[in-house]
Amino acid sequence: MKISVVGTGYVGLVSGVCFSELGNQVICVDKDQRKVDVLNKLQSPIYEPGLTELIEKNYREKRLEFTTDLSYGVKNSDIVIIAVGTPPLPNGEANLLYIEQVATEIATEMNDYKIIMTKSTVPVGTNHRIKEIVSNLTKFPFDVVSVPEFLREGSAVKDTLNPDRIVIGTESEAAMKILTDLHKPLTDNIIVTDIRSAEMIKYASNAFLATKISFINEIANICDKVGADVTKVAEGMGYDKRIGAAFLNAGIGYGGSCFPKDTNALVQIAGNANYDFKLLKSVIEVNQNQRFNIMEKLKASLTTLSGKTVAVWGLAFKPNTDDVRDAPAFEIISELVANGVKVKAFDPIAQENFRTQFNHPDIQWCESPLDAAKDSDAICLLTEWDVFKSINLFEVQNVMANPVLIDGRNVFSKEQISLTKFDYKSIGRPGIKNEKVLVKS
Ligand SMILES: NC(=O)c1ccc[n+]([C@@H]2O[C@H](COP(=O)([O-])OP(=O)(O)OC[C@H]3O[C@@H](n4cnc5c(N)ncnc54)[C@H](O)[C@@H]3O)[C@@H](O)[C@H]2O)c1
Ligand SMILES: O=c1ccn([C@@H]2O[C@H](COP(=O)(O)OP(=O)(O)O[C@H]3O[C@H](CO)[C@@H](O)[C@H](O)[C@H]3O)[C@@H](O)[C@H]2O)c(=O)[nH]1
Repeated sequence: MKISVVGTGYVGLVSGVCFSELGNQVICVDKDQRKVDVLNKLQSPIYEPGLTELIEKNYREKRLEFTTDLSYGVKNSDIVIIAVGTPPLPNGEANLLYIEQVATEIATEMNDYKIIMTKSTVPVGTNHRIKEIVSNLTKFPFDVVSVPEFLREGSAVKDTLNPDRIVIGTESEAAMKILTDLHKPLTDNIIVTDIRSAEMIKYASNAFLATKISFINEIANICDKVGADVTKVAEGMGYDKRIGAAFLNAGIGYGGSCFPKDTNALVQIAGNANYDFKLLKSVIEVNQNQRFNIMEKLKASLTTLSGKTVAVWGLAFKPNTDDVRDAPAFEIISELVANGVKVKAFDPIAQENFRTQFNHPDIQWCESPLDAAKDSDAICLLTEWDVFKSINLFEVQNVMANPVLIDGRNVFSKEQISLTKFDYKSIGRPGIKNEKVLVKS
């Protein structure tokens, strides 16, 4: 099939590349000339495992093009995918400016029947708004279909090629058949529904996953007080098929460009319909507080923060991505600096992105985890990158001024910690510690 994708960010680029990998003819359109230039050099503007290889392969096999020319993309495709951002407005509602702009641009460039397929996460009713915009501007026939995206950053290619399900929200039998054929090579689990339900499935899924995370984080906080181990609790819960083991990793809470934005947007969607979504409001509040749990643990170990040096391991909101949107590291580092701490920061991939958005004279940018740990009074681990998981903790403790390790992602095991000198604190695992702690405050 002939497809164009408008918006080549984390979603649009991965979708476009994966559709070309399935044998479709794909034109990726972005208004950002810099991104398109990078792509035309067969490089990826984002870090996503496996993506660069697929870009190169499908470009060379002439199934994939990159352009800033939306008219070219629309005119040479049967399916136009909208994958532009829907960032939050100050009140938490989704900003639909980019969606409306793209709908207008698509409408003015149409030359034949098109399926307009929305992958961006949009509030209920938005696809009907797109339909209204387009129908006011074109005489050509078209259908608007909601196909929400469920990929995760860091495993986006894998998730796109092996989705748990595809949701197709449509009012058109013809569009449903075409889009079912398009997605059939990916999965048999295709759910066809009305447009409003498809839009809601996306928000409800993200809100439910965020709820699981805040739930387990509250259980972890109680575990800390009563001497239980949250990882054992999660394991024991997870074997119950009705609960499931996924998304029960306690830590410093969720970040990223989706959960914080989409939970707030759903609270607004509910509010606009005169419904007070109390549960989700609590989920958001718990998540916000959880980011500072690590500060309390750090204060308990160091007594005073002012004048101390703290290594921060991990800046991305999760491993295997360069994305720092709404990463907990922003608020945690701000709080450290505000308390008079000198920060030594290291992230294997996201460091440059983070630094361009947040620089401060009290932050020293480091070249390795060991470099960050050197002469530090404590380490705060914020992202569970493999490079931290596999580090030699004996080497680390020997270069530190004071062996304090606050593990915000429960990375290290009892076995790894027990033989070290670390004053070790994690989230909801009070029993994992070294009995012979040597702390200088
Ligand atoms: N990032 C994720 O993991 C993820 C997963 C599922 C759904 N989503 C949703 O998908 C949407 C896109 O998210 P993203 O993370 O890919 O965003 P992004 O910011 O990475 O990418 C959006 C792209 O759209 C481009 N763009 C904006 N207006 C344009 C226009 N008029 N013409 C051409 N290009 C234009 C921007 O230049 C940018 O490159 C959002 O609604 C998001 O909520 C994101
Ligand atoms: O048990 C867990 C699982 C995740 N997280 C955190 O939750 C955040 C989000 O992680 P993840 O969901 O893996 O990454 P995203 O790329 O944000 O993906 C989510 O958001 C996307 C955008 O809507 C959806 O498409 C995906 O289905 C949904 O998982 C990260 O900060 C994680 O550290 C936890 O704290 N504990």
